[in-house]
Amino acid sequence: MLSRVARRAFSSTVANPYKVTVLGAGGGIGQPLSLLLKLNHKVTDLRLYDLKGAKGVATDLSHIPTNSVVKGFSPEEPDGLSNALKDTDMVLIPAGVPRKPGMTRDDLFAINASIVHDLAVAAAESAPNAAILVISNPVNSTVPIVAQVLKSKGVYNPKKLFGVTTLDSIRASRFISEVEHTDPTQERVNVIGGHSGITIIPLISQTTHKLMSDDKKQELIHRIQFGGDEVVKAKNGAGSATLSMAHAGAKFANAVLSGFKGERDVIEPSFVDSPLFKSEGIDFFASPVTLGPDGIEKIHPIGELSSQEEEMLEKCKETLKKNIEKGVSFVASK
Ligand SMILES: NC(=O)C1=CN([C@@H]2O[C@H](COP(=O)(O)OP(=O)(O)OC[C@H]3O[C@@H](n4cnc5c(N)ncnc54)[C@H](O)[C@@H]3O)[C@@H](O)[C@H]2O)C=CC1
Ligand SMILES: O=C([O-])CC(=O)C(=O)O
Repeated sequence: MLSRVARRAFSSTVANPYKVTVLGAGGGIGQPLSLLLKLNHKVTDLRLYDLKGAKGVATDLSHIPTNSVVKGFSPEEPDGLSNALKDTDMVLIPAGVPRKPGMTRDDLFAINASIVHDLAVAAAESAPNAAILVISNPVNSTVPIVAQVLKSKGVYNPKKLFGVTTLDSIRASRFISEVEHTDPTQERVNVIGGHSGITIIPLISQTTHKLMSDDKKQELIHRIQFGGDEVVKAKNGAGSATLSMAHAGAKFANAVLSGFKGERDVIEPSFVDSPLFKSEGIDFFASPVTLGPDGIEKIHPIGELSSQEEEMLEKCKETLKKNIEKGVSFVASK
């Protein structure tokens, strides 16, 4: 006879049988992200892959008494990457180099485009039905790279490809609460556009703080857009946001799994293949999406914008278009 606790654990295993793979699991984001996924009861099979260190991280996490089995994979073993990916439900990609002071996210393209491209090829071959969550920068270009790879392999499902922009939203909640002296856990700010500088558009006019003074608002918007720089500067050459990003990545991954499970009204922002500005040649755009059993169920419209936000949107679109084209051309040139 099973105890009540054992019964609960068993039933949660059976009800939530999700396999999740982290590519880049040995890195600054990968390690805490893997820890948070180990603590997520929706995950039963956690596979960690990295060029180095994934086996150690997996063994370490495997001692935590949650329901998931954790396994590490390395490129040294035959089929390490494909075994990490085989039939997985979700792939998170934080593999790649982070910024150093003075660099833009676009400066990372030269190295990260190839890394993300090759991992996307492997995911297309070994996990064609998985949701793919791209963390590696520059997200505005790496997401289109993954889309092009999946298209070339005939397995592209736009409902299951996500650029993770959750960090922009959580920063917005935190920073607005610091200005307005409110509870950050209760703040919701829609952040739309992309994931770099001026492509990040926090819609303050849609919050309850729309009457904030112009100076205060300007400062707040700038801080949200360039929050990443704050961390890069403070880490002084040792990388960019890892812990807040791990939290953001785990939050978004949990939302996708909640959608898979059939939970209702699961809404998170993400940079996705979006109809919102396709007529203007912009195929990807971040806005809130409802997540469901098949991935994206609904892409929400951006709602009403202030005239200042309209101006920001126009500037965002110019940059975003170039960033997306860069990713698409990269795959075409391969
Ligand atoms: N989307 C977002 O909001 C954010 C994105 N990032 C981005 O995430 C990426 C990772 O950042 P960190 O974890 O701080 O870097 P890191 O350098 O600490 O870790 C990256 C890991 O990727 C691994 N890696 C490199 N090539 C690989 C490959 N081909 N296959 C498997 N693993 C590979 C490395 O061995 C390393 O362990 C960067 O591109 C960074 O800009 C960072 C913060 C926020
Ligand atoms: O700033 C960076 O390079 C890392 C990142 O994307 C962020 O912290 O938002």
